[in-house]
Amino acid sequence: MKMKYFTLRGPIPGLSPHFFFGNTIQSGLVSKAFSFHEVYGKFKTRFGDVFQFWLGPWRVIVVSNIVDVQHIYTHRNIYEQADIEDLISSFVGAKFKRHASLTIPLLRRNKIIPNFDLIIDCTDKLLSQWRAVPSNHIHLDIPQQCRNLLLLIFGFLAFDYDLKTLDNTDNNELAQAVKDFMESIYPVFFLPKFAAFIYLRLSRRYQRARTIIQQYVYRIIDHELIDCSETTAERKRTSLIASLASALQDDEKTEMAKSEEEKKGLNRSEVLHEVLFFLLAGYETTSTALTWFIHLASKHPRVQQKIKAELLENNCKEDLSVEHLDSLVYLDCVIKEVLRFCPPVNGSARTLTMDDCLPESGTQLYAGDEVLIPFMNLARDPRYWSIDPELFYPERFLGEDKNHQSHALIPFGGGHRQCIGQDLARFELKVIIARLMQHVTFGDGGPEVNAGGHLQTATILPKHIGVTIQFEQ
Ligand code: HEM
Repeated sequence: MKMKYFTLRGPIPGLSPHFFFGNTIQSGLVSKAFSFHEVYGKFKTRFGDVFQFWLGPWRVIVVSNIVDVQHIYTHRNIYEQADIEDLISSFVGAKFKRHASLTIPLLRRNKIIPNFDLIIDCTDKLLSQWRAVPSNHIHLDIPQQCRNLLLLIFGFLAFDYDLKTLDNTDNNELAQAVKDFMESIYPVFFLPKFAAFIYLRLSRRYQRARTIIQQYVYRIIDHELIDCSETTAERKRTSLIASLASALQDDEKTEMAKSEEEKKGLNRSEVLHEVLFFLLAGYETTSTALTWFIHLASKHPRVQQKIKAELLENNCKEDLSVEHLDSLVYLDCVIKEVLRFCPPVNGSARTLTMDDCLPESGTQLYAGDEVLIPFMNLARDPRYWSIDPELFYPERFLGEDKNHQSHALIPFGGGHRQCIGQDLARFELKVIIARLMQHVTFGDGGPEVNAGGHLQTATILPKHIGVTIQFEQ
């Protein structure tokens, strides 16, 4: 017997959902046969630009045409951030404004650039690991290696702490806790909120990981608070925690009692939430983008040769500096193309605060409805691209697709809740890829091991990736 709650609602087309699992089994998401990108693509072909999709008992209305997407992102009073993140920390309304006013400045370009040498040093560590391996070896663990690199960088940026993820040691308590936290949180994305809440309360792995991270964060905060002002000022330039700790209120109890509008800084648990949220939002997404780059580069030697030629033309055969980076225009196009060809995140969700009608499709929506914007559907839609969007072709951004519709390429989401870490992500990717391309060439490990495809985890990774790594003579 089907419950009314789990049936298609209204005139919006879609596939009749199963009890509790919605469309997740029918579409091959549960078996991991397909990723969200692939599933939303197939549903679009079958049902058109607007369809309903049941993520378990959670119903979303997926919208894939530019005009409606633009409407959603620009009407922030109607389309508020969906509350899926609530379980970690709640960031809507006045609370979002307070947090944003403290965190957005931390991720501005002037804060990011001082991390240039740090990113180079971490990348060099990975290169020296690769150097020790024979050049005909096929690396099948690129996703893990990219995670190790990005986690090492995150440890320094967020905690000013060496997580030693590239040291071949398994005994770093914080690094293990961070990995456990990321892996144990994954089911939350598929569960209804109440079930996710219970799951997180019962998951010993999650609770243990969170407790360890909390202990480290609080210890670092204490350290920050007794540190002498000169070193703190210096560290605030680059360390996220040092900057967040400076927003701590002296009298936390009085501060907590204030109304949201009156509050100014953060309390301890909010600093922890910010760090966890940065971790969740910032580390795996960037490492997935790097993994896609390596896979796509191995399939397109021409693209690697052009990046190397650009490095040479700009006198960066061996040296690399922040000043050099700005002249690497082709590399920017490659990064854009990687994020277009396979966005690490499947889409962004919004909840309606009042009834509304979408202008292009004429779809009637109601307060409380959730809409989802599927990035891949837009990025691969031939209506919005001059050069075949199924081609991996970075040059498109220098020519025919230079002035593409802005909402056709939104790997970082859009509107007032778009990714606040995008400058950092682009900077990390550019520095890492430039450094890698100075030293190595990725080779295709063969059709079986390097077959691509999609693996749905918290992000969307290449399912089969196997590359050789050849060092420059
Ligand atoms: C390639 C790397 C990254 C990708 C693809 C990515 C993608 C996204 C997307 C799609 C969203 C949701 C936007 C929306 O709802 O419209 C988001 C939000 C967010 N991202 Fe990123 N992100 C990346 C890197 C980072 C980094 C490095 C950080 C910071 C350390 C970060 C921090 C955040 C935060 C805090 C939010 C929530 C913003 C809000 O709720 O207002 N992200 N990101």
